[in-house]
Amino acid sequence: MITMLTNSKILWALWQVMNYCVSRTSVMLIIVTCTALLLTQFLKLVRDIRKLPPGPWGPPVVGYLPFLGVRHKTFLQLARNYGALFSARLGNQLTIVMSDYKIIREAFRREEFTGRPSTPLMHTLDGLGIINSEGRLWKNQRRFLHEKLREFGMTYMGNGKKLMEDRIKNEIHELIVSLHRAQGAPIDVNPLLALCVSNVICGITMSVRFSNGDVRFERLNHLIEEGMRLFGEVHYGEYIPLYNYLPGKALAQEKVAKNRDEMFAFYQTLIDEHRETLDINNARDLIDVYLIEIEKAKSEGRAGELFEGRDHELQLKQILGDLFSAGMETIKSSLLWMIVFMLRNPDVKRRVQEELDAVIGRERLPSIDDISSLPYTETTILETLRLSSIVPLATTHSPTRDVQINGYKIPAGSQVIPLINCVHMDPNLWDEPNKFNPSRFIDATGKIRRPEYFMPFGVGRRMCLGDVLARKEMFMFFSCMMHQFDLEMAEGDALPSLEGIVGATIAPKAFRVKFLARSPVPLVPTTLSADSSHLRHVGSH
Ligand code: HEM
Repeated sequence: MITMLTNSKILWALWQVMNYCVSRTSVMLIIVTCTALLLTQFLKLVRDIRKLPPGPWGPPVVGYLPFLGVRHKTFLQLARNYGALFSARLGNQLTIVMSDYKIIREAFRREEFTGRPSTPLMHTLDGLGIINSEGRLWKNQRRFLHEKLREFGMTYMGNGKKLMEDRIKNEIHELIVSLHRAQGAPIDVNPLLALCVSNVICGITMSVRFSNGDVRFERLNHLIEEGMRLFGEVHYGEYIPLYNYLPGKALAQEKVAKNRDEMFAFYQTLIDEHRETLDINNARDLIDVYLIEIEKAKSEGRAGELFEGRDHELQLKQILGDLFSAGMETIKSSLLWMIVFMLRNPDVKRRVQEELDAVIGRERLPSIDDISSLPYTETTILETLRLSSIVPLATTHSPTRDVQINGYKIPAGSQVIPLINCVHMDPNLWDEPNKFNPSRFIDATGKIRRPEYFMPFGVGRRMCLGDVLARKEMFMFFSCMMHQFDLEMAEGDALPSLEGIVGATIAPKAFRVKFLARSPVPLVPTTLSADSSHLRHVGSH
């Protein structure tokens, strides 16, 4: 009996020891497995990070976001520290910055780089229009707009060319007469340039011509300027989505959405009016072109496929908005920078005027056909585009799949930024890059040279759609202004700053300038043949 009891105790004790060992082993096993898993994940993370371009580190969650400051300037500094291809984590977004022109060219010619990033602000635009769309919608719209805008004169050849030039001449007429009216008093020329430049693009797209002092135009201009600022600013909610749920923090998106509604209401009125008077055999402008396309798709039973099934009128309204803002703000700001550089570089100004007087004379105004005979005037425009780099970060691209560039991984969905201001200020490419020197664009034979590292309109598949119009407009406005007026600072005013107002574009800060007539009577363009009878004057009542 005693032996039996002793045996069962021993067995019990043995059982306990076994249990203890097994549970210890299980716990150990779990700990070892978890550690191994964590280690593997950590090593994978390290390996993934090592595949990315080098770049600065930042605290978890926010990453480099708190140190971003003015983006194009901070990126320029980081490019100097980390090289031509660097990466930075900003909240939940991985940002890749390219500042070598060869890398930018190589990347942006590839189909994969035509995507757009997915951020809350981009979502407010629903991926519509041309600037923010991607995939098939973007591809088809880009092809369509290219073809149609050529017909309306955004080309160097063909019938549309004359139409466009006459449209620009109409606005130059308005500009010259208004500047003469100021009688040399110091003025802020920004609103007048905004009006004239807007009338060119709004004429092509909507047959709209605003008059000087239009309250409606002032409001639209304000909305566009505000939109440029909102899209250029850094918003935490773009990188840390939870931030947008804090009270009062989703302001940027709310403002963008509200402004868009207001602009869309204006476009809707015009679309309705166009529909009432539509002649499907005679498109007057881009609205008509789209309405005809929509009618055609309906009659052929493919309305559901048009614009990849997106709402037809919303797409048209976003296209009008994209072209109005991209076509106005950029050209107006470039013209303002030209004036700033002329005030700061009187020798260049004098040379431009001497060239204009020698080649054109004082009896007529310059026209597009004179471009090749006015190399110094033209290169003054190019030098302004280089030094101002008004779209320093171009538009943000996002690869549609993982891509290898220079041995580094550029992951799908990351934000890819071409740092145009860095390319334009690279001392290895440009002699004394900070100096305003138009002659750098003239070769030994006296011909204009545009090096491949000069890229104010971006490069590749998503390069600027309006570069032809922009070049023509800038040449016409600048050469006519310089032909007709001398520019002087107002007494007591400091020279206009080279520090711009930072938004999606860099615009000069407000300044005043005196336009002193170089001829007693204003010269106006001779061929005012553009048929402006259908242009609708809006907002004057
Ligand atoms: C001085 C004048 C201008 C400059 C410096 C300029 C510059 C640029 C730049 C840098 C881009 C982005 C390219 C990229 O991200 O790869 C762009 C895109 C664009 N620009 Fe311009 N631009 C100017 C005038 C215009 C005008 C007059 C129009 C319209 C008529 C226009 C319409 C567009 C559009 C629609 C896009 C987006 C293209 C796309 O996403 O496929 N731009 N522009």
